[in-house]
Amino acid sequence: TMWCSLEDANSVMDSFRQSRNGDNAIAASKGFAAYFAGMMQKYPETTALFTYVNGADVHSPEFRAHSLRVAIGIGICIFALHDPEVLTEITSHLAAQHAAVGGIKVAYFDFIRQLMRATFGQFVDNFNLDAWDNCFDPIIKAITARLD
Ligand code: HEM
Repeated sequence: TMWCSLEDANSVMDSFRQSRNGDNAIAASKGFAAYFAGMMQKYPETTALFTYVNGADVHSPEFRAHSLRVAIGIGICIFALHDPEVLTEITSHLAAQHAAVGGIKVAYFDFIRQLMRATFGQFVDNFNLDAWDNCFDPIIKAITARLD
């Protein structure tokens, strides 16, 4: 079964393409580092989860590399929306990876989800928030399925 309607999926893919600023990986790594910085401010206990990627300095190359992996990871999910079986595999793989870290809570994902929801439209013409919610909420739900 589909994760969201074809129309919504197309809208979300179009938005994500625009947000990448012509495939500007540097912008994506900075943008996502900023989302994580907001999360660490609200939930200071999360900083320690990012020890191996220098979470203490979100401007460091190590943390921006991490942030780019996350940004691209979201892109992988979004660009798999037309292929529901592949998206199921992608999200369950991400779910297992995050569960294995230990200490990651659904609330942290929900914070990032809400921050993206509130800010993503800035980078996109004609951002369709309903389409975004319809497609992205189930993706986050699937990735967090194995977290507390
Ligand atoms: C919004 C959706 C998210 C996606 C698509 C995502 C994706 C990823 C990816 C692709 C990796 C790298 C896996 C690897 O190559 O080993 C990763 C690592 C990680 N993620 Fe996420 N992530 C998301 C949200 C979050 C959130 C909200 C947290 C909150 C704590 C989090 C915590 C971590 C941690 C601790 C790591 C391991 C860092 C390391 O390499 O040491 N992620 N994530």
